[in-house]
Amino acid sequence: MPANPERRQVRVELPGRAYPIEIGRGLLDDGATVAGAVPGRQVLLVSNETVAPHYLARLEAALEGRLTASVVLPDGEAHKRLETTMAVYDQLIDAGFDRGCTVVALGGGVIGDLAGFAAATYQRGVAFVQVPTTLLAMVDSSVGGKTGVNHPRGKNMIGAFHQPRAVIADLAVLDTLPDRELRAGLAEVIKYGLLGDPEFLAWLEADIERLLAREPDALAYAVERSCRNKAAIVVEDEREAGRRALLNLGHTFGHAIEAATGYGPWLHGEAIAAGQCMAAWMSAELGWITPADYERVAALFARAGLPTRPPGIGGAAFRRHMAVDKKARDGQLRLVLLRRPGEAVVTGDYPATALTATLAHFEAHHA
Ligand SMILES: NC(=O)c1ccc[n+]([C@@H]2O[C@H](COP(=O)([O-])OP(=O)(O)OC[C@H]3O[C@@H](n4cnc5c(N)ncnc54)[C@H](O)[C@@H]3O)[C@@H](O)[C@H]2O)c1
Ligand SMILES: O=C(O)C(=O)C[C@@H](O)[C@H](O)[C@H](O)COP(=O)(O)O
Ligand SMILES: [Zn+2]
Repeated sequence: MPANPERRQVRVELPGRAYPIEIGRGLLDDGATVAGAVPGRQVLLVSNETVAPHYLARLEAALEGRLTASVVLPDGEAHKRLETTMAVYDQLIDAGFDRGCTVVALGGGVIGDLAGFAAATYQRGVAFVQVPTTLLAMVDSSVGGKTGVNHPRGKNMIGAFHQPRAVIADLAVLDTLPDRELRAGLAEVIKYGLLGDPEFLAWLEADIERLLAREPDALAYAVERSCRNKAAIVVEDEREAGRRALLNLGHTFGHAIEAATGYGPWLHGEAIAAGQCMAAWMSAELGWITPADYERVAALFARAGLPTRPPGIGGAAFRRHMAVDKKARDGQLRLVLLRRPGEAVVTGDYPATALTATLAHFEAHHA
């Protein structure tokens, strides 16, 4: 039996900026892995009030010998905003940190996106390392360099592409993650299966209960496979000129849910689970997939304990919030839809009636 059977590495092979995603249990206590991943002498650790009491001291210990400072932010999606980012700049300036410093995000996707944006913009860009502590952040937000914050009227409206130097995914930190947050992460895991990895989709259909039970080898496999899927897309299309938009499956609907409900009651993963079911329903309405395919998709999200229908915000609110989606061009919404479970396309080429029917259906059949 190897000492750390879950240990694995995925590389994001961007030319000139390649970086590793280190996956394994106990990595936070592995000083060599942490120290090797974090460049520079000055290091700012960014976390939140929930995660910091569990893990901040261990990260500081692993970085012994560096000049470290830290900032602990309030918890929650509602704080992923420019005003909160100011606290990170304040701490960087108070600590006297220069362009050679590194910002380390210790938390879920909210901390990763916000700290990454601060790193992208402080003195026009400093080094950044991701230490994701949610399943969602391990499989998605820590990889690929999308950083940013929300605007009250639109999700991730302010941001920058800024790749991390490394990602350290210590699976042991998932031991303290609440079940609801674990399930939210599964929404992005299932996304990879649906958008382009039918074999992984079949594995998820067979083994979703093992993930819900947090079986270590199942979790390690799902994190690795998700990161491999994401890394391949990011390397091909870093700035979302085309194919990367596939990673937005369910997000045009999901982001509308998050914005319309004020970034709080619905977790990102929950919103995009319902959003993926809406995209699947619309794909069936278009005749691209069968009604049985739609049922298959919805059944998997239901088994993962995720919503398959949106909240009752109404079609008009959906349209208002979807109008600011970043994939729109010249007023035309582009959506990610399914050709089959395991293959998605990005398209603006669908009859308007299909979207109208989808919004009407889910206005009548909401959560
Ligand atoms: N940049 C990207 O490519 C990308 C991809 C997907 C999602 N996102 C963004 O990520 C955000 C969602 O991320 P999330 O789901 O990680 O939410 P989150 O960051 O809000 O974390 C979820 C909750 O879990 C807590 N938590 C985190 N780690 C914990 C741990 N180990 N133990 C106990 N509690 C812990 C947090 O404090 C928080 O309350 C959204 O803002 C979404 O837009 C970004
Ligand atoms: O990395 C990507 O590209 C994604 O779209 C991943 C999404 O899961 C993530 O929610 C991302 O933040 C969405 O970005 P946005 O550009 O649609 O705001
Ligand atoms: Zn997402």
